Amino acid sequence: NQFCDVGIGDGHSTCRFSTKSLSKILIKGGTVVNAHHEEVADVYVEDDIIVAVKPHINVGDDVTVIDAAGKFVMPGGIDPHVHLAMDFMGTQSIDDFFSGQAAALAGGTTMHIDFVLPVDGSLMAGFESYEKKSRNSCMDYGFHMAVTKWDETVSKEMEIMVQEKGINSFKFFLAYKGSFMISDELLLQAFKKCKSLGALAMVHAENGDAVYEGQKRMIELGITGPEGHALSRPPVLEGEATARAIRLAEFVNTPLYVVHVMSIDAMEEVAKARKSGLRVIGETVVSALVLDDSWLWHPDFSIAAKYVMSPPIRASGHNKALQAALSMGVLQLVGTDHCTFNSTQKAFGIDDFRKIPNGVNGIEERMHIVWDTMVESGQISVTDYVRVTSTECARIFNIYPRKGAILAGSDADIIVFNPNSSVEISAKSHHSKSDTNVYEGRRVKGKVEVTIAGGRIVWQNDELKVVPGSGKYIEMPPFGYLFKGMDKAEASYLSSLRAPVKRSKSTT
Ligand SMILES: NC(=O)NCCC(=O)O
Ligand SMILES: [Zn+2]
Ligand SMILES: [Zn+2]
Repeated sequence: NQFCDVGIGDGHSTCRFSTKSLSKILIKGGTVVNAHHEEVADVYVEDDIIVAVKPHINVGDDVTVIDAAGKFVMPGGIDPHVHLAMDFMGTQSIDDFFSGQAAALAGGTTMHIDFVLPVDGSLMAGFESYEKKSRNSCMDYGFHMAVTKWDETVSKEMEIMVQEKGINSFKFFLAYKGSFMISDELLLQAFKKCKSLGALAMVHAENGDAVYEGQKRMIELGITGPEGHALSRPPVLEGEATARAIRLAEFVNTPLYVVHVMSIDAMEEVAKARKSGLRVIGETVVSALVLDDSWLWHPDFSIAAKYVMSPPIRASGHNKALQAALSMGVLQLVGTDHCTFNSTQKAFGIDDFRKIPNGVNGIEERMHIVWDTMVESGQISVTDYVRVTSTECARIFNIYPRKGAILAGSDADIIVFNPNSSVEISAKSHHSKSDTNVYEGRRVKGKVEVTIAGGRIVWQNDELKVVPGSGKYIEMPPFGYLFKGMDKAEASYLSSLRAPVKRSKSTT
């Protein structure tokens, strides 16, 4: 690996930069792009903060100057959906916080939000375990928290997570029967709690009971290979669960974030909800935008198994429809669901697709693939690119404009992007620990030439210079923009209720 890999706090370093040597940087003459605006300007950084954004900034000799003429200077990507070192399906996703984040930085992503899994149902134990897992972080990160059971302790722990631990979103799995899946009854209780805390409810929307049935059906038919994964959990099950979650969130009157929208069926439910004024966010992922399920029928198991993730990658046609939905604002942002397993781990399911660990890579590829697929093809503007890869995530999770913007006062998380260069994606050159890549051999137009994270140049000239332990945990406050005005909407709903009828007790 090209990045330095020293232990945390071990006092010495083979790294080129120590954690103290933050520098002054001037990025000169590029087109600075924010979600709302683009202009040719210089960007001046001191320590870990952007100090000024304006034309023709003059600086002294102690400043590192990066020439960005003809290039785009954009906020580093924020990946809203990542699973590093996730204990899942009898194994652990192979990228830990250090390797996954190093890969992210090489691809222009400077922050991610990971999903804390409870330990034996305990949110606190889960949080403590992720504090340990994330100690060697080399870029900034935040946490969502999964909720997999319900009782008074969990309810109390949700309060602690929001009020003391910097978490403002909770994820509920409507799939994975027998492990993470929760019932509608629990979902309703948890939605109510989210609403009262100003925390965003998130759902993995697939009907887990029906998936279980679909899996049994495939095994009975003798379909045990990776194609059985797609066949057992068709789009209709994603559409059903998406619709159900939206309706229950509407019933409780709390905003909802649907993670990894993979199908037309789910996307249309999000579209319908948004059209009727509901506060529903649709997140899609890179794999959904550009891959199709033909890979699952590949005769080589090790190739087919790479593509097993849930909800499954869909038949060709869904991807183009999701691209259109992203370009029209029906879907709001793009994550990755980066959850990688190497070929040995994927081979756990060689005789039974139900045992193939679910997950694909993407944290390093997202910024390049979204550019190539959406901007290079003319489907979205450069400003929209910034919105769907960075700013919208920062807004939703209430950390904008600290993150997701190139503005004076924002964190110095910046990329310099050359639209005239290109990149070929391969497991041979990527920075993930995985030995495979679902985008193997894909050549994409555009290249992240420089990544600055927390004021450090961490990627330049195809070289990573990252420091374990330098990434910060970003606390995310509750009551983000999706909650604004909800109390008024609630009051108007209550006042619209027709007065209950006063009935006298009948004597007959
Ligand atoms: N998506 C997937 O296949 N693996 C990660 C867990 C999840 O997000 O459902
Ligand atoms: Zn999921
Ligand atoms: Zn996920």
